[in-house]
Amino acid sequence: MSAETSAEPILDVRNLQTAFFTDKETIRAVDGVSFDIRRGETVGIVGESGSGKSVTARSVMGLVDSPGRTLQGSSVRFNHLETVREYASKFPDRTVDLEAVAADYDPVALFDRETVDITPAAFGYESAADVPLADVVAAGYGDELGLVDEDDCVFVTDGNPDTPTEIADGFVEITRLSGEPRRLMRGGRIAMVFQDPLTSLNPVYTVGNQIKESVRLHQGLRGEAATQEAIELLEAVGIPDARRRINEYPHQFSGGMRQRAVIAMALACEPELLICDEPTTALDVTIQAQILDLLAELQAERDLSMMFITHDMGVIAEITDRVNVMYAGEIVETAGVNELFADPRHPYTRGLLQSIPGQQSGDRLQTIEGNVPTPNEPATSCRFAPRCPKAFDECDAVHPVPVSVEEGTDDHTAACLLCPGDRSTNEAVDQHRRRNARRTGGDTE
Ligand SMILES: Nc1ncnc2c1ncn2[C@@H]1O[C@H](COP(=O)(O)OP(=O)(O)OP(=O)(O)O)[C@@H](O)[C@H]1O
Ligand code: NI
Repeated sequence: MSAETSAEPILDVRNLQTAFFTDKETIRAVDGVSFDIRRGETVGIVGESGSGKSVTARSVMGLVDSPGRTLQGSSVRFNHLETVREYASKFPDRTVDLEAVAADYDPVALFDRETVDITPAAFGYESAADVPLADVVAAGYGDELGLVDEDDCVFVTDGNPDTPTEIADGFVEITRLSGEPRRLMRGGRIAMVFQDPLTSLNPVYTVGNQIKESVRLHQGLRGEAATQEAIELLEAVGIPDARRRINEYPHQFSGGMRQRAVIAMALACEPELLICDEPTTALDVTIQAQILDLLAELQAERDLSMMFITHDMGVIAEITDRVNVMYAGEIVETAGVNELFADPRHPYTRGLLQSIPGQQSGDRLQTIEGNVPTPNEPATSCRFAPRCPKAFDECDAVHPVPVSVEEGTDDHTAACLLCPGDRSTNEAVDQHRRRNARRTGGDTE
């Protein structure tokens, strides 16, 4: 594989919004989150309890239950050619040739329509003419514009969908999946490991039978071949005496061994992307370190892409390549892991780093005072301001959007009115204000 293709994200999350609609209130658990994961890369999501990490993961898996819903305007693209080809051949009725649709696509007329209340800036573009068709259909606006059907979810951008093997480019839009295509994605191309292994293991079946079931479903193996594969998977995750232990039940395994078994089950799906939601939080420190080592090893061996969720900056340092810091439904800082630790820019990130044991100068563990607020309303200010040591008047009046921390450094962004740091505060605040105005259509500049 060329360096070029490996730099392309396998997962591209854009403007993800997932809300829970209860009788009492609307909880904007994930409120406009964008990030990506490249092939073979481990991307962290870190933040305190209630910041929206798990809901982000569940949204990516299409696992959000009522009263929760991922909103229109959200997009989660799975950019994996093999999957696009497989889906195009299995679900031709749900596959769209975007090159053909593009012939009828006039972005300027589209944004001029009265029924369309979104702006090009919502897609990150200055003018309507620049907004690609793929973005419009991925974000779920293609149906009402008559460009695609409601259940279309496989979008081919290069090649003919009628001969799937010749498709050269395209994506599956995860937020549009349902039924069989969704089942194949979840626990197939994308596998998940949760904090509590017992949520993934059934107590009444042996560990071996559960792994074999996964092997049967995803690799089509049966009988002795499935048993052999299950044993090899248990050995791959470091379970000693695997041939005997496949006949044991989950309660006969220790906590660490159970989590290893869950990881083996995830691997049985031969996933491209592994989502780990606090997989080591419930384990004691030594076991935690072993599981992290195991995941890092498997990731490198199998060229897995990994999304790793934790509230622990120490774990982030150990396992991730890039990090997204989440607060109250938003990503407030994104950077490569070394850069983030060497030069954190958001006051929230600094607070999290100071709360790592052994990182502070005094003898008391510093914590950020207060709690994560529940985001109920669209943000019109900085949600961290009430707890922020650097807050100033404008923080209560302007919603900070992610911007480069210095002019031109795209791979390190922060959503803080003090950024970009090489501008005067007034200039920086103006930049955030203008970007907000454009998004909501108040100022087209
Ligand atoms: N089923 C649900 N119904 C209503 N609100 C929910 C539901 N699930 C999550 N939420 C809310 O969404 C917000 C984000 O929750 P989430 O579980 O993603 O946080 P988290 O960052 O994973 O926290 P933790 O570290 O505790 O796991 C919280 O305010 C939570 O109360
Ligand atoms: Ni969580």
